[in-house]
Amino acid sequence: MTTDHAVDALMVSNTGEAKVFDQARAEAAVRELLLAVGEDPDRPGLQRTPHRVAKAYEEMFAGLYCDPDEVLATVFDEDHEELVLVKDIPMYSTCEHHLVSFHGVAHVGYIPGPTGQVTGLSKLARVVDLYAKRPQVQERLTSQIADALVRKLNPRGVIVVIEAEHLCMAMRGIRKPGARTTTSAVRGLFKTSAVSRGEALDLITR
Ligand SMILES: Nc1nc2c(ncn2[C@@H]2O[C@H](COP(=O)(O)OP(=O)(O)OP(=O)(O)O)[C@@H](O)[C@H]2O)c(=O)[nH]1
Ligand SMILES: [Zn+2]
Repeated sequence: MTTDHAVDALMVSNTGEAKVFDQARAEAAVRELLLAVGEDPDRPGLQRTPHRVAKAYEEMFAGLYCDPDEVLATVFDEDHEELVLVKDIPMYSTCEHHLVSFHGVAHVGYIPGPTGQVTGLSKLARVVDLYAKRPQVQERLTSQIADALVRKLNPRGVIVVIEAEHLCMAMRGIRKPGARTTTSAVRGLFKTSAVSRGEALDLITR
């Protein structure tokens, strides 16, 4: 399995320079795709489509160019030793197999470490966004969010649950719209203590 570190290394090219989105290359690729499906990319309705699609992909994959540690840089002492849980964070990601959306909600919880350090609540949603905006599979997305929180907050425990519908299973292929996939990643106390895990899952599913 690809490690979190290896995936973050995608932000840096072979020459060590930070990767940036190549708008011209993306536009040319979309134009090629339109030609490949038998369309005329020069007809009026499609003339600006390569530009629009490239911009859309830049947004959908913006998480390739962001550093998760920077997103989680805001940490403050709050002397809080109980669960912090943000539920129902809307999540849109892109299946790396078919490049179509999988989307749903993420629930992110953690118990601060002995030093009582917490991060801003919005940062939990930002970390979800950052990893969602990459070519993904749901299992890796779930683990990466959990591991980023472990790395930055040194918490007693982390729990991440994602519920999503995959359009590659709905609009094509097996065609099962409405089928939902749930993945979880538990770290620390949520892994070792069934009681802690049960309490968090109870709050998440309530
Ligand atoms: N585990 C996992 N599988 C995923 C995810 N997103 C898409 N897939 C699956 O990836 C698999 C790719 O299978 P392939 O046989 O290589 O591709 P395919 O012929 O397009 O497969 P079908 O979707 O069954 O038509 C499919 O079973 C998808 O449902 C994900 O986030 N996690
Ligand atoms: Zn897919």
